Amino acid sequence: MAKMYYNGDANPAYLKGKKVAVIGYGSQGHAHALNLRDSGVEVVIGLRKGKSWDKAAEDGFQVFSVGEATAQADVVMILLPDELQTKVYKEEIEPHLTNQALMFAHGFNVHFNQIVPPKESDVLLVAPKGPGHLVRRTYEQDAGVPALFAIHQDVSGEAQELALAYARGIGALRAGALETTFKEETETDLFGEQAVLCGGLTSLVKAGFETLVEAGYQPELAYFECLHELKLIVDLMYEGGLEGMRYSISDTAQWGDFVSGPRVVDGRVKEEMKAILKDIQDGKFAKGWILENQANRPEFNAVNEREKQHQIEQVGRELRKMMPFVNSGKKKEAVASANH
Ligand SMILES: NC(=O)C1=CN([C@@H]2O[C@H](COP(=O)(O)OP(=O)(O)OC[C@H]3O[C@@H](n4cnc5c(N)ncnc54)[C@H](OP(=O)(O)O)[C@@H]3O)[C@@H](O)[C@H]2O)C=CC1
Ligand SMILES: CC[C@](O)(C(C)=O)C(=O)O
Ligand SMILES: [Mg+2]
Ligand SMILES: [Mg+2]
Repeated sequence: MAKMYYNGDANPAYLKGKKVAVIGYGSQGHAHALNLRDSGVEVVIGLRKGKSWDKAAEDGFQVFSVGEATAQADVVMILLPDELQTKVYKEEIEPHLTNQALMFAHGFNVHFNQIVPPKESDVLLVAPKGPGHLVRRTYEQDAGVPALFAIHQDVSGEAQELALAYARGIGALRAGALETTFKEETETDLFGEQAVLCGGLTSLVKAGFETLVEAGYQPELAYFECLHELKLIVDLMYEGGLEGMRYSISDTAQWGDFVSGPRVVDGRVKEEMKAILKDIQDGKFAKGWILENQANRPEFNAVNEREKQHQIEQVGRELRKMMPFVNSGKKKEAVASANH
């Protein structure tokens, strides 16, 4: 079993007297900044003027330009969108680096050589294995989201101590962290979000919904069956793994799981997953994403618009209006997201 790190393995005093500049105040940025502050760490925010700037100021942070925040910090955590990091780093962070530690929550730009950090800096990542809004919400519930940490450069000899103190500060060590490399974090994170967590899941849900609706069943029923109930099933898996979920479902459902699951996710699907992983490993996916951004995202924007019009979204929007409790735990996040 991999070595897991928990609260007792970190020295929170390591960040005492140090200033952390969190660059970006979006999904991860706001969660890291608020959690670190609640853990007693001094945090400033680096941003451009705009909605995030106003939000961070409303939350009581001192907000500076990216350059000013970088220049005054001991630790710089880059929580900008991956596709914008290279430009902002080159123009606004790099000129202000002396020997600050440079941190990331995803290894994409370092691993794919879009950012080449100076030799004088410690370079590390602490990557929560969950969405930023849940990093904040679980912290407030005295829980946490697990994380990976990796050391790319250890100039000070203290990079691991920093990684663990930081991971503890954002609440990740309540759940556990394990050490990895930038390469392993980048490739597995991209694979997970594409094949399982986001791409695989949304395609599975839409295919199930469309199959029922095309067969003449009511769209509202199909929404409850294929999307709404998914959370309830996944919650059971989160709590007790596959076995824990199967304990709560009927034996009829479990038998259907055994005989039909492998028909849905068959050998062809796994072959495709391997092809997706290869595109990630050899840089093909990264190159495509970088080029898509350089062309101002024509395909991203077109698909995004099309997806919002899907019948499952239209039906869901109406049904959720009658279920205010569905949103009750995340009112603050919803407001924050609406502001982005
Ligand atoms: N989303 C997640 O839960 C996870 C993300 N990560 C990683 O964390 C990093 C951040 O991602 P995420 O939190 O999703 O990003 P978001 O898109 O949610 O937030 C980006 C933030 O950067 C700010 N920003 C954008 N452009 C600039 C700029 N030119 N100058 C200054 N600030 C700018 C935005 O402010 P504005 O309001 O002005 O646009 C916003 O505050 C990425 O590396 C990602 O891979 C890792 C794990 C999970
Ligand atoms: C699953 C998507 C993710 O990797 C994440 C929330 O962990 C991301 O990049 O947002
Ligand atoms: Mg991830
Ligand atoms: Mg990711």
